[in-house]
Amino acid sequence: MEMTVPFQLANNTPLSLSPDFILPEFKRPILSKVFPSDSIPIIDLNVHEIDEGQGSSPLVSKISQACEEYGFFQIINHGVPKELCQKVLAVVTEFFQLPHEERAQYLTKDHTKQVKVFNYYQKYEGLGKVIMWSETFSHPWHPIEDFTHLLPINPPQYREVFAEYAKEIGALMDRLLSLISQGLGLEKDCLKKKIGERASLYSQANYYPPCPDPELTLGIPAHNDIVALTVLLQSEGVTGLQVIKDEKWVPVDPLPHSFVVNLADQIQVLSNGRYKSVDHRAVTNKWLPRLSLAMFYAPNNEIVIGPIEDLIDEEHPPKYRNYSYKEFMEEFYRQEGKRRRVKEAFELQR
Ligand SMILES: O=C(O)CCC(=O)C(=O)O
Ligand SMILES: [Fe+2]
Repeated sequence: MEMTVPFQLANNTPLSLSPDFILPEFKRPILSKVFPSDSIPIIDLNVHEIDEGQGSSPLVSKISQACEEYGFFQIINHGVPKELCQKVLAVVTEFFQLPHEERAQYLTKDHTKQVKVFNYYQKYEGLGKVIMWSETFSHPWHPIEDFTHLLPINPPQYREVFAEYAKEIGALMDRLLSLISQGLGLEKDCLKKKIGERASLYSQANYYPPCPDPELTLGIPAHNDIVALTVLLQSEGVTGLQVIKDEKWVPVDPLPHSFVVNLADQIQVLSNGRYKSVDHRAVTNKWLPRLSLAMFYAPNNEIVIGPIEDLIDEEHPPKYRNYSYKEFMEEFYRQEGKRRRVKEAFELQR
């Protein structure tokens, strides 16, 4: 029988089905109950938006509907070159395949560190800490010139490929924010302005080695993204992302040369709850390593977020109070290791 060598986490722990990695029974994914019955919308971006007033182009309506009903969609014909997507996936995969000692230089539990390798975990009462079946590498991506010197020198192409990718994603994010603003009936630049000129943009690469029994583990537990918007690139040929729709988990099969876009908490709050930041998770699989590369767009700490005034009226009273992103992040860190409910802490009582 073929023996596979377990993946060595950066902290020098072998990824194995030891008790540290096994979820309590009530938290396991029950993969046999996940059917590809429904999937998130697929939106073709290769259409010209007819500028005939706000929110009236078919593309804007499709995006708006996806944001209201799913909070998630896949985009195709998005304009980011295919070779570049393949290159960035390859170079980030290579990073995770470096000797663990080399990845260990980025290990930290310090939230203020900009470049970091870490492992997701959950704490369960009476059981302690369970580590997720993955490793994560995070760093800022804009303005990339300010951060390039902090990025890995190994693999040797990392800095160059990532810088090129970051530029493309920056342009795509701007277009998406404009379309989403129009979907809400707002000026094209409204969301971008609300999130702020000096936004906090950082990437999060998640590497999921094959797992001998995916029923016992999760790559990333159920969560919603706390930022404003996420653009996610995933390995082709292997599914891992699952999204909640009508209280059921729905797998998101990667389409060739596509991105997954999801609305995160700050847009849910800015839209006064009209657009949804939806729960999702990553499950593991037996056969292939999987990589996902999330590019996050978030406000910086000083920015005040709250429902946009134009979206509030008698029928739609504000659902959240205003807060600074710093306050939001403090609440996020307070809930470390738990199933987080961060924006709920800022809900207004009726
Ligand atoms: O691996 C995935 O597809 C999900 C990643 C994710 O949800 C995240 O990085 O926030
Ligand atoms: Fe996420």
